[in-house]
Amino acid sequence: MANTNAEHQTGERIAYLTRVQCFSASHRLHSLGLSDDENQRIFGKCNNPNGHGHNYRAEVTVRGKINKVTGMVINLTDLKECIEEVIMVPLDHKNLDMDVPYFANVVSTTENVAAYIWDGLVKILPVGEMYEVKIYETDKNIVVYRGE
Ligand SMILES: Nc1nc2c(c(=O)[nH]1)N=C([C@H](O)[C@H](O)COP(=O)(O)OP(=O)(O)OP(=O)(O)O)CN2
Ligand SMILES: [Zn+2]
Repeated sequence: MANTNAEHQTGERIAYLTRVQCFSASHRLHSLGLSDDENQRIFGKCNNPNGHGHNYRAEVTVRGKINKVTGMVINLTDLKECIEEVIMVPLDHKNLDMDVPYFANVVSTTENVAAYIWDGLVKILPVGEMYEVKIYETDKNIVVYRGE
């Protein structure tokens, strides 16, 4: 019978490695491109002027070859440092709209939070390794972003 083992065929294996990071932040959904009435109609309670908060959960997935010598796609110690720099330092215990310059004119939806984290990580991780950012804004509201 033919050997369908990936390593046998190509000499290498590809794996996906995910690191979970939780952070807390407040925000208000409000678009500078809309009137106050439109903001209220579209975003409803999430347009409350004084904001509201979430305990976000970020799942960062990298994809790559399992290094034959180290047995790793990426050293988790290095991935943790990248996540600290891109997620924890700028976002944790912050008001996204007021403390993070990126969100001064970008609505702080979960889609845009995921894109922000993607853009930050893709700059500092090895080329081609970033695979997916998944953000849980609540247990029920989840966004996946893959850089498309
Ligand atoms: N497309 C998006 N729509 C909405 C987003 C978003 O990020 N992307 N975000 C919000 C608000 O931030 C809001 O906080 C969501 O909270 P809520 O609806 O209260 O959360 P739940 O669904 O978990 O709560 P339920 O009370 O069970 O509905 C709104 N829209
Ligand atoms: Zn919210």
